[in-house]
Amino acid sequence: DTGSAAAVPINEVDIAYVTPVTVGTPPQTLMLDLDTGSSDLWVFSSLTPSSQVRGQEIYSPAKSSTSKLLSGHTWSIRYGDGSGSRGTVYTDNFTIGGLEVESQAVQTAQEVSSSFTQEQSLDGLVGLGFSTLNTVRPSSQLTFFDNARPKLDEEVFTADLKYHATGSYDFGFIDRAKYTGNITYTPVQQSPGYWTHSLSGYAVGSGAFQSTQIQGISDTGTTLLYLPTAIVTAYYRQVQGAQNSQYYGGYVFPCSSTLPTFTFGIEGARFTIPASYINYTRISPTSSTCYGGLQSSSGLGINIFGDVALKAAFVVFSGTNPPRIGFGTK
Ligand SMILES: CSC[C@H](NC(=O)[C@H](Cc1ccccc1)OC(=O)N1CCC(N)CC1)C(=O)N[C@@H](CC1CCCCC1)[C@@H](O)COc1ccncc1
Repeated sequence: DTGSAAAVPINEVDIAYVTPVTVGTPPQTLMLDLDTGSSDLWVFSSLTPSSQVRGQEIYSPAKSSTSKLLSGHTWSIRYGDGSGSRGTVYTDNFTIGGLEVESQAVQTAQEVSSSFTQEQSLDGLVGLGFSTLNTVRPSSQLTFFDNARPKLDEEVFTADLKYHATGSYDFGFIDRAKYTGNITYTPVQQSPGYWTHSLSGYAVGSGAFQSTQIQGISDTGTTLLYLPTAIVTAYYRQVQGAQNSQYYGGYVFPCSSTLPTFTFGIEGARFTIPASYINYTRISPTSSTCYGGLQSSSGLGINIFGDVALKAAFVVFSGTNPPRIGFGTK
């Protein structure tokens, strides 16, 4: 089997992408954020206090003839940006792009943090990290990809995220029409549960490529690209008026600045992020100061290859044994 679904930016600066999914019988449609940086599938639900729901679609297990309570099971998750949620667990039929998993663990939120309440176009997440990261207790649950694996034509899913446009996620096949040339693969170290791999180096603008191993995680649920401070300072040294602002919590620069491109390596292949992707957003609608899409990872303890980097390539997440990740030019 295979599946294919849209990845729709939720705002004008691609802060996140959501994908239509269906839960239950008859199908209830929700827009979820497919996130390779976590492994919980959770949704706004009929159990979420109405004071915490603001425009989101909800899943009501009571309205589904195939829902089953996973009694005694709970979950609680905290994300890198401090947001979080917690609740109980049902199993139910779950489909993405025509690919169905029966009795998928669907984690129903009983509490969500304010940043989720404020994000009305995001009805929850589909974790596509390794199932070892799943927070359901007493027994952890499998991700949609792990459940779908046995029926997939190929043990892969792919991300084709786009700049200010709708892209796609495919399951079970690699769509040759979505990239040119060959996919370059590199090994994934699946501990502690992220898609962890190395870049083979980087270049700022037309500068020389610096060959250096940079370990990090490819994370569709993270908006920006977070790299070591030395690389980030080398980048913004090329930007007139750039500064690392304590106030804004990162590098900002005059919106009129000319930004260099940023190139990263996967083994011998090279992928160039256009300057427009790195001119991420105005710090406020009327400001002439802009916030960078490349920021330092020093506060995170981990380098994160988020959407700013991933949308510059066609990415293959391969669940083969051993797992690997592939990048193609598009
Ligand atoms: C550097 S991990 C920060 C990262 N969260 C972001 O990237 C959020 C995404 C967001 C924010 C608001 C609305 C919609 C989306 O966006 C920003 O934080 N920013 C964008 C806007 C910009 N102005 C400021 C910075 C993050 O926790 N991702 C997790 C998934 C994410 C959680 C929030 C909702 C959307 C999905 C996940 O993959 C990684 O979990 C961890 C990573 C490392 N250890 C622990 C957890």
